[in-house]
Amino acid sequence: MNPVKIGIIGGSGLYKMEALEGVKEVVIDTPFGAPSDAFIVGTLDGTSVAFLARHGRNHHLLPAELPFQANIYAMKSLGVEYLISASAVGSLKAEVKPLDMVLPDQFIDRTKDRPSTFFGEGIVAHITFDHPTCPALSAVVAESIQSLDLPDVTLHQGGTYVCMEGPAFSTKAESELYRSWGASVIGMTNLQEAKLAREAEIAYTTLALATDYDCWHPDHDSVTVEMIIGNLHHNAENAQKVIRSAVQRLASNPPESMAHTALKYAILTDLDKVPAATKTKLALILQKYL
Ligand SMILES: CSC[C@H]1O[C@H](OP(=O)(O)O)[C@H](O)[C@@H]1O
Ligand SMILES: Nc1ncnc2[nH]cnc12
Repeated sequence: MNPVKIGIIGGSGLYKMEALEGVKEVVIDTPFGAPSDAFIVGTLDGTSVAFLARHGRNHHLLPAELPFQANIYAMKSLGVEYLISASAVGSLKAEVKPLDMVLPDQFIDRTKDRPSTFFGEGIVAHITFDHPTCPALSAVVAESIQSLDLPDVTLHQGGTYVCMEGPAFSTKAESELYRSWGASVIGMTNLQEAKLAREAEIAYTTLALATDYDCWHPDHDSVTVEMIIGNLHHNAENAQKVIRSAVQRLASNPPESMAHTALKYAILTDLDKVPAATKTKLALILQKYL
């Protein structure tokens, strides 16, 4: 199969890309286990893309059960260099209204002990993660949103995504705490993806789609799944339009990304001393450096 340079991870509500043509289901096994589901590989307006439903197409995986390493490794094995994640989020700011889109440029990690690195077992690497999403890829997605006429949608460029453990939603005290930290949105899935994508030298961005005001807003009911579902359908339609436009832009003008060289100065271990089994396991990620 020819390399597929653009990957899409669909979150809650986005289980398929309607406009994909010539689709093939590709089942991928990885040294980190099985991904969330089969990959759907096809073309969007002539450009090859790989789509993965983050929680599985029947939404059967909890946020803490997601096989983040396998998902990102499998994207890398397909040849993915640019990865767009679409995610449902709660809003932590009055100005971020349900149906709005946010392109977060920071994360706060409130998860508990989820695997979030490919390294270990005899090889140590520390990636730089000060800017956890790729600014160049985020800019392409921002241009795409701006080029579309999406009624009732305001784009918020930048903002902090709190990645909580879940699956229960936050307490009011937690929600207020995150607001006091200046965070914009809250979700349960994107932090590990962003870290692993950076380790795999894949440019990553999050298209965060607001569904609710979590539980802090005095004039809105506290978040429920029912409330979220009410906005998911609309958000999924908008997300597909944005992603389609972004794919066209990426295909015609792929931007340089700092993510593509993220490992250059990150690996501390002398590669000659890395155990053979670890080298084999990580060959896909290390290939440029071996
Ligand atoms: C459906 S409500 C909570 C659920 O939605 C978000 O998922 P995703 O990021 O995959 O869109 C959130 O992180 C929770 O997992
Ligand atoms: N309020 C919320 N908290 C965590 N994840 C969410 N996903 C959508 N809304 C959310």
